Amino acid sequence: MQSALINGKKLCCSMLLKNCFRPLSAASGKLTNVEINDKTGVAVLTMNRLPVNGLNLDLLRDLLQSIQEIEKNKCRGLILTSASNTIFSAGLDITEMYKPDQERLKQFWNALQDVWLALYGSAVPTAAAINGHSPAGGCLLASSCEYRVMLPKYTIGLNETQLGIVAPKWFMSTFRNVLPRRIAEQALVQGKMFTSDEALKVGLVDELVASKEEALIKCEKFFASFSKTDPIARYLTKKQLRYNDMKELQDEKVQDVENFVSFVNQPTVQKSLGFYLESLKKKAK
Ligand SMILES: CCCCC/C=C\CCC/C=C/CC(=O)SCCNC(=O)CCNC(=O)[C@H](O)C(C)(C)COP(=O)(O)OP(=O)(O)OC[C@H]1O[C@@H](n2cnc3c(N)ncnc32)[C@H](O)[C@@H]1OP(=O)(O)O
Repeated sequence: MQSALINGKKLCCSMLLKNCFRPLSAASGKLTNVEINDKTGVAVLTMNRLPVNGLNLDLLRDLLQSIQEIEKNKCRGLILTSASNTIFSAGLDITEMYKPDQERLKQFWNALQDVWLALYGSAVPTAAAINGHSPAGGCLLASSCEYRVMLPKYTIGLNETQLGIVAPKWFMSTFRNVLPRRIAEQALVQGKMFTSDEALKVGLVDELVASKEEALIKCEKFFASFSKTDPIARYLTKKQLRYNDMKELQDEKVQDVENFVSFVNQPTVQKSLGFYLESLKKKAK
């Protein structure tokens, strides 16, 4: 009975996908794609830097432009997802941090700050359809949304300490906004990657579903739950709740870039990043 119901919705969704989605051309950069469902007003923002949606400067700039366009168009919701079938996002593109060009390194971190501020503080309701692995920066993006739906058998978490990296304060605040403090602290210090089941159990994600289509439907349902809520009151409430986290970064943006640049340039950090990149490449062979 339940699967018949789900199938019914699936059919509905693929019909919607075919008939109702139009691209938001201004927001569709090379590395992101935005489609708006004309019936519901919900925008699907798809990261499309394959194979792993590594967050490099170009993808971050496209993401920011897309989020801003979705806001300008007063969409009813923003669903963040991936064009890959197995990876939501591999997090920050480590090649941006390894033997970096110093000016680009600053722009890169600045772009990440801006994407986080835009997504975490978005006036449009946000949800993530996590259709693949979501380590580190990938987890940051998903956790910045208000609702998360994940597919089974993937992993998600802030694994920075496992890489010998310290997650910045605003990564940690984002996590703490989602998880009970003690669980957040344990996971952050361990650099824990949660399986989909574990993520559901601790509340890092809100629902598990079998397919991306179902994930999109669940995210749409989340937005529909606001149908009787005043949108301005909704946004102001969200803004108040997230105000301190955002203000902290806004006040320290320049210092935060400096901290990042100085941290990344340390010889020991460069060495670790080099080894890590090598290990990823070896694994791929
Ligand atoms: C006290 C003050 C402190 C201030 C500190 C300031 C800043 C420091 C904080 C910096 C924050 C960093 C957060 C991050 O996001 S770091 C990135 C963390 N990401 C990861 O650890 C993920 C690594 N990747 C994987 O685990 C896997 O690749 C996977 C995502 C699970 C996908 O696995 P699979 O499908 O098997 O694909 P491959 O592993 O074969 O990868 C394909 C291809 O992509 C390359 N690649 C993968 N991830 C990255 C990446 N993050 N960056 C760059 N490149 C990546 C991989 O090397 C393969 O490349 P080749 O095909 O060329 O071999």
